[in-house]
Amino acid sequence: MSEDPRPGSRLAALRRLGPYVRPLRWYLIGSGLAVLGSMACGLTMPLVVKAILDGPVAHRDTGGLGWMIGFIVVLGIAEAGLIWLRRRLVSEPSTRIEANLRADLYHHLQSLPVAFHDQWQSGQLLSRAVSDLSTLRRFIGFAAIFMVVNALTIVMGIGVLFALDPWLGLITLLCAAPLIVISTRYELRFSVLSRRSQDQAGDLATTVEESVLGIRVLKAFGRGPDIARRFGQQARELRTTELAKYKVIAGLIGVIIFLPELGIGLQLLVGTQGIAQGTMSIGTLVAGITVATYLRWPTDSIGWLLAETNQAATACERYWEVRDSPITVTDPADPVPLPADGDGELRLDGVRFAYPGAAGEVLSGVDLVVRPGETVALVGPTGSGKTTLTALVPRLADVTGGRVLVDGVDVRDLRLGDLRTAVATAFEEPVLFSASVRENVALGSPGVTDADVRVALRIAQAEEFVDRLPWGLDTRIGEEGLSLSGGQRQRLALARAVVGRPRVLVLDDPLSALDVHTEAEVERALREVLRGVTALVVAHRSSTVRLADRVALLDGGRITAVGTHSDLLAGNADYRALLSTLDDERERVGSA
Ligand SMILES: Nc1ncnc2c1ncn2[C@@H]1O[C@H](COP(=O)(O)OP(=O)(O)OP(=O)(O)O)[C@@H](O)[C@H]1O
Repeated sequence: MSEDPRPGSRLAALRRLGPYVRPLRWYLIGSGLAVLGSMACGLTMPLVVKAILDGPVAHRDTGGLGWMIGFIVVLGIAEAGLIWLRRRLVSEPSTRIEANLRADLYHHLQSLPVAFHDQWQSGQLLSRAVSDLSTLRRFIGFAAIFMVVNALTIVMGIGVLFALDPWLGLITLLCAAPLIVISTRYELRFSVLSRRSQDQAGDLATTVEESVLGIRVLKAFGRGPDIARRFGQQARELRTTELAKYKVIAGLIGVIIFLPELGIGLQLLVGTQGIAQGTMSIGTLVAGITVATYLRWPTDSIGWLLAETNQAATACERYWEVRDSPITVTDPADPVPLPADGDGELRLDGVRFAYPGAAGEVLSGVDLVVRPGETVALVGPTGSGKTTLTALVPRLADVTGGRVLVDGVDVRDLRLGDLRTAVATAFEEPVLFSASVRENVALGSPGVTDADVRVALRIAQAEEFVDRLPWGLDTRIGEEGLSLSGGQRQRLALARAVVGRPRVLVLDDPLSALDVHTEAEVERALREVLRGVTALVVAHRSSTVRLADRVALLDGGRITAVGTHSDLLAGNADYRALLSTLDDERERVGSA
C-alpha cells in the first residue's frame, strides 16, 4: 500500500485491464469515432463561416448563402447525433467492465486465505471494491476516450489553423506546447496525493465500519467520543490531502486558462495587422479565432483528464494489489476422494504452524487422534494455539509442517469442496448474514432440502424458536443476526454446522460467550449436535469439557496430556490448575 508515483508501474496497472476491455473494444472504438466525428463537425463550422464572410458577405451577394446555411444546419444535426451515439455506445462497456472487475475481485477475496483477511482492513477492501471501481468506470467511459479524442482534435484544429494562416497556427501551437509540459509535471504531483487520499478514504471507511459493527461495545464502554475523535482526525487528514489536490489542480487550471487566452489575444493582434495590410481576410481571422475558441475545451480539459487518468491508474493499482495477493489454499493438482466407507477419523500427525512473518511457531508438533464418533475437547492456556489448530482442519490455513488427516487422507490432497463438506465448523462468535433463517442454515450446503434444515434445527434445539419467528424459516435475520439473542444465534450456527451431515465437526467453544441461562439451552443443543459425530471442540468452560469423551491438553505448542476428564482431573496438576482458572475467570466476568 505504498505511494508509488512512477508512471511506468501505474500505466502497467492500467494496461492489465486489457483482457476486460478487449471483448468490448468495438463499443469503445465506435464511441471514440463518434466523438471524433462530432469534433470534426465542430471544426468544420468555422470554415463554412469563413466561406460566408469572404464570399456572400464580402461581395454583398447572397447567392449560394442558402446552401451554406443548410450545410451548417446539417453539421449541427450530425454533431448532436454523434454525441448521442457516443453516450449510447459507451454505457455498455464501461458498466460491464466495472461489473466484471468487481465480480472477479469478490471471487478472489472469497478464495484468499484467512491470513490475508487478518492483515487487510475491511474498509480498504470496501473502498477498492466500490469507489476505486467507480473511478475506473468513469475513466473507461469518459476520460480514456476524451484523452485520445481531445489530443486528435487539438492536432486537427492546429492543422486547420495552419491551413487558414501559418501565423494563426503557430501562435496556437506555441501556446499549447507549454501546456503539455506543465500538465505532465502537475500530473506527477497529483498522483502522489491522489493515492494518499484513496488510502485515507479506505481508513475512514474502516473506522465507520468498525464503529457500526461494534456499536454495542462502544456504547457500553462509553468509547463513542474516542471513536468520534479518531474519525474526526482521519477526516481532517483526508481533507488536508483533498485540499492539497485542489491546490495542485487550481495551479494547473490557472495555466490552462491563461495560455489559450493569450493565444487569442495574439491572434487578434496579428490578424488585425494582416487585414490592414491585405494579407489576411476577415473570414480567415474570424474562422481562426472560432477554431482556437473551439480548441479551448479540448485544451482546458487536458489537466482534468490527466487527473482522472491518474486517479484511475491509482485505483487500478489498488485493485491489482488485492487481485495479486496469492491464493495459497487451493485444490490439489490430483485430488484424492475421501473413502466412501470412512467413519470420520481425524488425525493430527506432527502438526506444526507458524503465522506468516511471526518469529516463532504456535504449534510445534501436535499429535492427536479423534476416533470416529468421539468428541475430544481441546483445552489449553489462553494463546496456546487452540483456535489456530481448529483452522487447520478445514484448511482455513495450511500446516507449515506435519499433516492433518481425515479418514486417512491428508486434507491437502482433498478437493476443497469435498473437505468442507466433510468437515463443518462453528466459531466462538456465530456469524449470521442478512438473509433468511433457511439461507443462513444452508449456507455451506446449498443442496439441502427444507426437511434437512428442519432436522438440523431440531438437533440444534432451534426449531421451536424459529417456528415462533414471524415468517418461520423465511424470516430475514438482521445484519450479523443482531435481532436474535446470543443463544439463538449460536444454535443457528450449530444447525448450520450439522445440516450437511459432516463426518467431522470442529467447534470453537460455542458456550464461551454465553450467560448461564443461555448456556444451558446451547449446551443441550451441543450435546445433540455431538451425538455420533467425530468432533474436536475447543473448550473454554468446564461445562464444554464435560460433554467430551476425552480431553486433550495443548500447551507449549504440543499436546501434553490426553485422557478422560476425570482421569486428567485426578492425575494431571496442570489440567486441574487450568480448569480452575477457566471457571474462576468466568465467575469474575459474571460478577463484573
Ligand atoms: N493472525 C494472526 N497472526 C499472527 N499471530 C496470531 C494470529 N492469530 C493468532 N495469533 C497468535 O497465535 C497464538 C495462538 O492464538 P490462538 O488464538 O490460536 O490461541 P487460543 O489458544 O485459541 O487462545 P484463546 O484461548 O485466548 O482463544 C497467540 O499467541 C496469538 O497471538
